[in-house]
Amino acid sequence: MIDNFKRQIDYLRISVTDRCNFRCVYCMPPEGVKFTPHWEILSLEEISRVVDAASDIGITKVRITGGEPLVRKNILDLFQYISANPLIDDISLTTNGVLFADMAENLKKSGLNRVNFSLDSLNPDNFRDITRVGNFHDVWRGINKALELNLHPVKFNVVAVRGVNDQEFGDFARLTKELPLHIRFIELMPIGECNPWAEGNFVAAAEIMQRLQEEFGTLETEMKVTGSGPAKYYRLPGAKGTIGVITAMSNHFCNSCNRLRLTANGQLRPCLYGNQEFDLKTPLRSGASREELADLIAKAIRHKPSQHHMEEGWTDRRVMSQIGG
Ligand SMILES: Nc1nc2c(ncn2[C@@H]2O[C@H](COP(=O)(O)OP(=O)(O)OP(=O)(O)O)[C@@H](O)[C@H]2O)c(=O)[nH]1
Ligand SMILES: C[S@@+](CC[C@H](N)C(=O)[O-])C[C@H]1O[C@@H](n2cnc3c(N)ncnc32)[C@H](O)[C@@H]1O
Ligand code: SF4
Ligand code: SF4
Repeated sequence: MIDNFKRQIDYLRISVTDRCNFRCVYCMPPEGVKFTPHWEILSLEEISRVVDAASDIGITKVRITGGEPLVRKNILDLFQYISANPLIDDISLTTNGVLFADMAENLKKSGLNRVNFSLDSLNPDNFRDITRVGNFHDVWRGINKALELNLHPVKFNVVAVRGVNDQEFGDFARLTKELPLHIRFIELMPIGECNPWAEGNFVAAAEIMQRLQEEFGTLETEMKVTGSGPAKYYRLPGAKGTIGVITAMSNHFCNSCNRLRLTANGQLRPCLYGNQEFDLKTPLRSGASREELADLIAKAIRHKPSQHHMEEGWTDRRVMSQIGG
């Protein structure tokens, strides 16, 4: 469906849980956040009904995210259900990767097409510090499994944080020479836990690119990485993989925004950074038909704002894992 600003909305990001087995410093406080009670979280069957209705009005790409999506019980059932819908042609996953290796084959069999791993450091000690609990080697095993199973393109999300991982930009870039990995550096957004310190630790994509060019020379612009997101891609000469930047702050990509979000508690969010949400849980639980759900989704699309105003500050107290990153 086309929205009021002539953008084609064909991408639904679904947060299947607000729970997570990591506590990344920019995303969650050490003690975690208060999780939504079980009964307020959409069941997998309810999520499936939303996907069916959304597919009727032009959603063709679905990303499963969270919280950490792989901690959700019976998550394979959701992949199986969505992949049986012939209108959906791309099912992807955003994960911290720690549980991925052991689930990878079943995820692929259940319909997963490709996977984005969040990995902010290649140094196991630094990785532990950033995630507070994560074991780098478990994630690396998951990444190798994704490559082995051809879950291409395999992408990394690296949130750039000054003094935390900016000394590793070159190491990430070097990885792309030998491995078909697509490393995306993400500008830190002043959301949730990182809100108070985001400004001082922010690294703009332009600085990242400049530092990479100083180290590696001019990077070639790359056009062809499969995906629905806003990353811009480059390649080191002869490299198997690519390097991307997601300029969420310095050069927002709202004019080509193509997405809607479904939060774990059944709210449809036209914009990551907006305050507006459309309740789908109540209609889902009071017998709304597929057509009625599709009408509600179309209404949310009509309310998509033209762009975000993140630079004016974040008033929502929730963190990324609660909204659905
Ligand atoms: N401003 C903004 N940033 C977003 C939005 N969606 C994702 N991001 C940022 O982009 C990062 C990468 O998102 P992913 O979940 O890997 O998905 P993607 O890049 O959309 O996916 P593909 O390009 O299809 O692989 C997230 O961690 C966010 O920081 C959005 O709607 N608005
Ligand atoms: C919220 S997580 C959910 C999925 C999964 N747990 C993971 O980490 O991939 C999705 C993405 O949001 C990113 N993220 C979280 N907080 C962020 C922030 N304040 N600024 C930029 N990206 C952020 C994470 O790095 C991750 O790539
Ligand atoms: S970024 Fe992902 S893995 Fe890290 S705490 Fe947030 S939800 Fe968990
Ligand atoms: S901030 Fe809102 S309008 Fe901009 S790209 Fe993200 S979801 Fe789309």
